[in-house]
Amino acid sequence: MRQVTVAAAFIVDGSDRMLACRRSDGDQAGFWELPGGKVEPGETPEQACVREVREELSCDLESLWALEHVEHDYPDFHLSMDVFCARIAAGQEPVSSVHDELRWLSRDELMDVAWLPADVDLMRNLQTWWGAIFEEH
Ligand SMILES: Nc1nc2c([nH]c(=O)n2[C@H]2C[C@H](O)[C@@H](COP(=O)(O)OP(=O)(O)OP(=O)(O)O)O2)c(=O)[nH]1
Repeated sequence: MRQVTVAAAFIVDGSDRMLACRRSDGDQAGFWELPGGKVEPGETPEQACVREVREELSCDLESLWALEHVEHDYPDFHLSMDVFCARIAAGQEPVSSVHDELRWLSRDELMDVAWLPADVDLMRNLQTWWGAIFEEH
């Protein structure tokens, strides 16, 4: 099966919320995801995460740390995804060029959006660890 290696960002703010992004086109339009994309040859997952967020949201990430790793079988490919926790650089605001909606979600709101299939268990786990994630940051 085709392998797709992705790096994505769990972006947090100072009010214990995270940034969810709704895909605007392709097969997975309407589903919510973490900003990110495919890791290119010669790039580390962390570098890919920073590059993709810059491309998609026109902002820089700071204080990245490795949060989770996801393996998921889609019908037509296998996804391996590294998820980094990060903040947006001071003074910057995300504006997406590839999503049709962005939402900052609190712990209680986390499962209110339709996450991509690979993200559902991840989000349930992160909801459980919420306090620790925000403390660590
Ligand atoms: N960015 C991102 N992709 C995810 C998540 N969950 C999930 O299943 N995926 C899947 C959706 C896509 O099939 C794949 C990422 O591909 P993509 O299309 O966003 O990557 P890319 O920006 O490099 O796209 P392209 O240049 O190939 O068009 O990973 C997630 O939370 N964030």
